[in-house]
Parts: sequence; C-alpha cells; structure tokens
Amino acid sequence: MSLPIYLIGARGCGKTTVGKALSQALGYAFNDTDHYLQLTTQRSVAEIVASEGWDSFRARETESLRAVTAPNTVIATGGGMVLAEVNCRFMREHGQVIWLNAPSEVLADRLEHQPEAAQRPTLTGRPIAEEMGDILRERAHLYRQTAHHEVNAMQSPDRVVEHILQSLSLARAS
Ligand SMILES: Nc1ncnc2c1ncn2[C@@H]1O[C@H](COP(=O)(O)OP(=O)(O)O)[C@@H](O)[C@H]1O
Ligand SMILES: O=C(O)C1=C[C@@H](OP(=O)(O)O)[C@@H](O)[C@H](O)C1
Ligand SMILES: [Mg+2]
Repeated sequence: MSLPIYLIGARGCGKTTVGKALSQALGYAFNDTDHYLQLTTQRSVAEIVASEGWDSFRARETESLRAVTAPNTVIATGGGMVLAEVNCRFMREHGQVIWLNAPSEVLADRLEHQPEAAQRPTLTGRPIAEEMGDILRERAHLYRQTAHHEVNAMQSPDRVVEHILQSLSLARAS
C-alpha cells in the first residue's frame, strides 16, 4: 500500500491531464476533487458557485479532498485547494504533494485556448491573463510551502510525469 499523491497548482497547470497519465504510469487509481463534486452533486463547478457562492464551494472542496483520499491513488485537486490551511495540512499528512509550477503567461495561454467555463468560472471578473497573474501572486507561496516536490509544468505531460516519478523515487531512496 502506498500513500496517495496529490497534485496542486494553479488553474491550467495540468493537474487533471498529468494526474490521469501519472496514475496509469504507476498503476494507481485516479481521482479529481472537482470531478468528485460534479458526480456527487450532478452540478458543474460554475453551477455550484452560481447557486451557493464560492465559500460554499470551498467547504464542499474540503469534503471532497477527504472523500477521494485513498492509498494507491493519484488525486488532482482544484487550483484553490491550498487556500484553506486545513487542506494543506491534510494533504501533507496523508500523502506526497507535488506542485506543478508554470508562469502565469503560460497558464493564461492554455486557458484562453481551452477555457472550460463550466469548470473555471471567473474568480475576479478580470481578463484571464490579469487574473492568472493575481492568482499566482496570491497563491504561489501556498503551493510552495504545501508541496513536498515542485515540478516544471511547462513540459509535455509525459515529461512532467517522468519528472514526478524521478522526484518520488529520489525521495524514497534518500
Ligand atoms: N503539460 C502541458 N502542456 C500543454 N498543455 C497542457 C499541459 N497540461 C495540460 N495542458 C492543457 O491545459 C488545459 C488545462 O489542463 P488541466 O489538466 O485541466 O489543468 P488543471 O486541472 O490544472 O486546471 C487543457 O486544455 C490541457 O490540455
Ligand atoms: O483556482 C481555483 O480557485 C479553481 C480551480 C478549478 O480547478 P482546476 O485548477 O482544475 O482548473 C476549480 O476547482 C474551480 O474553478 C476553482
Ligand atoms: Mg483540473
């Protein structure tokens, strides 16, 4: 039995995409806190936020994190998971936490091409490039201090997976 692996980072860094590939490489299960919420509420992130507000979404997100935590599982979290200290502590205590890091310009570029508005309702009402800059300024230190390992998320998903595997095996060997 191995501890779960949590992927953290800002919107668009590839948590969901890389998480699926990483779970296949390891032969682990895959889960995603936003997918879990969609499945259990039958509503998208945007619908939950529109009807209940962000605070309620954040409370549901904390519950999802606990619900999807299991051994031998890769867990893609939502970009705002680190906003609650209780979530950060929970992830560090229950598994290995990996930060997929990329500059705000790269993230904004990805999201402009693939906005997925139902998954990512605006956080600030500002244009995406400005919003991503704001988000990273607010959260970079939270991602950094919560993660056991930081991986460059500007590479192809396969390379990101390779680097995560390297970080984890180095950690096990030391
Ligand atoms: N390493 C990558 N290189 C290029 N594009 C990527 C990469 N990872 C994800 N993407 C693209 O960026 C967008 C957001 O990816 P996603 O996995 O949903 O990110 P997150 O779950 O972190 O918000 C998708 O369109 C996805 O295809
Ligand atoms: O950054 C955020 O606050 C959010 C990121 C989204 O997840 P992804 O990071 O998977 O896009 C989703 O949880 C929600 O829209 C809030
Ligand atoms: Mg995601």
